[in-house]
Amino acid sequence: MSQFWHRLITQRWLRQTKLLAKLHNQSKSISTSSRFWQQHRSLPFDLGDFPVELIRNFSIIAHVDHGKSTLADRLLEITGTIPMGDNKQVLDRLQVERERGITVKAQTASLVHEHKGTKYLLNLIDTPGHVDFHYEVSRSLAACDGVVLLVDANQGVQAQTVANFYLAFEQNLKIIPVLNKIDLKNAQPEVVVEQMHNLFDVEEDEVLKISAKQGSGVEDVLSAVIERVPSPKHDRLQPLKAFVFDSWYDQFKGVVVHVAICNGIARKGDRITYASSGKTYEITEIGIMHPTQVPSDVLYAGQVGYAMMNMRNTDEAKIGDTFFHENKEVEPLPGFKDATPMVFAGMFPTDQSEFPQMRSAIEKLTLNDRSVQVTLDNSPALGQGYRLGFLGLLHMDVFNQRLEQEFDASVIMTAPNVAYKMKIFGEKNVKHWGSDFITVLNPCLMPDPAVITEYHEPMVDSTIITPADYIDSITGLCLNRRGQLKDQSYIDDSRVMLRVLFPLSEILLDFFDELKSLTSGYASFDYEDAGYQLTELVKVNFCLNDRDVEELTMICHLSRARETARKVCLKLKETVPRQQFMISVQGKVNQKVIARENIKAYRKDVTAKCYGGDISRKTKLLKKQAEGKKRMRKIGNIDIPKDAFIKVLRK
Ligand SMILES: Nc1nc2c(ncn2[C@@H]2O[C@H](COP(=O)(O)OP(=O)(O)OP(=O)(O)O)[C@@H](O)[C@H]2O)c(=O)[nH]1
Repeated sequence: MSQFWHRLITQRWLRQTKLLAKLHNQSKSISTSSRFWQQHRSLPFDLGDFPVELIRNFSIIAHVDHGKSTLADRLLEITGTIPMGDNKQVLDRLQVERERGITVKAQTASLVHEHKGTKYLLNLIDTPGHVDFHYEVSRSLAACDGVVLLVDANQGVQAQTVANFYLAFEQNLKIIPVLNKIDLKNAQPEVVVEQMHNLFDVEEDEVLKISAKQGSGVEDVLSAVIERVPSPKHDRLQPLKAFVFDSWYDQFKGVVVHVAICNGIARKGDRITYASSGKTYEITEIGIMHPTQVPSDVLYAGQVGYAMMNMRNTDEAKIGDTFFHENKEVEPLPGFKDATPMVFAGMFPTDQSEFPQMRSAIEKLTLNDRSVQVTLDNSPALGQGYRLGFLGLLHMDVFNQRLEQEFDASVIMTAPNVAYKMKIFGEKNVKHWGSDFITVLNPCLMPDPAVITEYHEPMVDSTIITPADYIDSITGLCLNRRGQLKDQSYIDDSRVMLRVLFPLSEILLDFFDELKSLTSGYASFDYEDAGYQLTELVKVNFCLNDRDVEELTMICHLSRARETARKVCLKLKETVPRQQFMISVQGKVNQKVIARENIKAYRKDVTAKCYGGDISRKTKLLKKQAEGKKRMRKIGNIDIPKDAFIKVLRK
């Protein structure tokens, strides 16, 4: 696995492991901060004192590691929301997040800050960083009127800074540009300000310069939020209109929703109706995040908080929904688009008898992470399973690991692929396939090429920011991945921003690694959905001793078929353990062999170590072998380690 993905996944796992351990040892190791929170379960202020003019809803957006969480910690400290001290990423460690595990979700915290003699209520909505979770960011921004755009003064503007800027810009939010890490020796504030000017039309005097780590300039961020971000345009006297922008499942309290009150007042005990389902509930608890849940029994227009209403099923709390007082219907707000999965993979139990366990594990996990798309799938070779849609490869890897580690599910994951669209020809065929334009999620289910008239593949608009020295090698890499260079511009004297249109399938597996290694880690990359484009595709399947290895069936671009088949056959030769007979490996298109390798027979006497010596040694070996077998997939009489498939597909 690439270092980048690996680092991100490991960081999240470490965080989760630490959190779980913390939960178990809570009584032993309650930190100063959590003791403080426990003592402050009632609010030290009255929410009724904050009319909309005294409320600001904002978010911090930044490229990964530019200091978002560090700044959030300082803001919480300065406003007295948490005590001063050694706070690290407090918003990442909320009780609710512990209960929800590692789901990478936005968090909110309400702070009170005095500015020129007046107290303001500031709602900070923290957003996740990685490209796979853009969906979360755009959702959180819907509840904001402004953003703090944080840029590392050493690294400068990166690809995700650009993507985040446009998310906020398109939503007409007030943007406060902030340069962070100015304490660093290599910080280049002038250069980065120039980049921001060139890219975002930001004037030098608008840019705040801070060190979130040392706390310098952080107070100015709060003042800028109060002075520059407009107050929400809502009205306390209108009928209740509340917008649900997040929801999660709390195993003790049931469904908890994050709400932004647009108009009116919501109180504990009120009966409210959801616009989409028409179902009515009673609010059993309502409050704000300060920074953990603190009941306030009431939320007024313009305020952001949480609410519980005895819902047992997260499906009832649709994100993007509007609720209002029973029998006082209001026009619902436009909801969110569902997350669009970009990457699909089949998931099957290693042993069919374990399907019910796998199903229950997937159900529980998707409650936690609702952006995963789940459909039942059936394969003649692998049996009953699921086809899952993910927002990206990192998302898929995290889900897979959690399934194995938290639920001990032994699963086979098929090769990740993208969703292709195909146009079907002939009335009879259209009837058979149910439509004249079908989406193929599972390569094994691709129709016969004879009935297809057009192929379409998903594209992404990408942004690459790199030092100009690497421009030639990056252009070469992009062309090699069928990228179409759309634009190239200097963002300062030495850095260039490229806009490249790529087929999603070309950047799925290891593009980012290659880009990083070509540029010694200096380039950054971000992408977004760019619809579909006409293309030429073929189905390539692989056989071991003439038996189809369904997990490896793939759809690829016509120009890539032979090269891909050759690579996969070679990789199979390396990853499939030698057996006591020869194995032929073949890659085929339309039954025609386009690549071939042989795996020679194993000659070593494998049973030798089972004889002689202590019987316990033999038992131990047999046990080890049985465990190993569980991780094997049998094709005919050939055993293949199940992680071989992902290894095979990595270039
Ligand atoms: N020198 C210096 N380091 C800082 C400053 N702000 C943050 N850092 C460091 O930068 C690293 C990343 O900071 P985070 O706050 O975790 O960044 P983030 O943007 O929240 O990162 P993600 O949550 O992974 O997207 C940490 O090691 C911080 O200690 C600063 O002002 N000066």
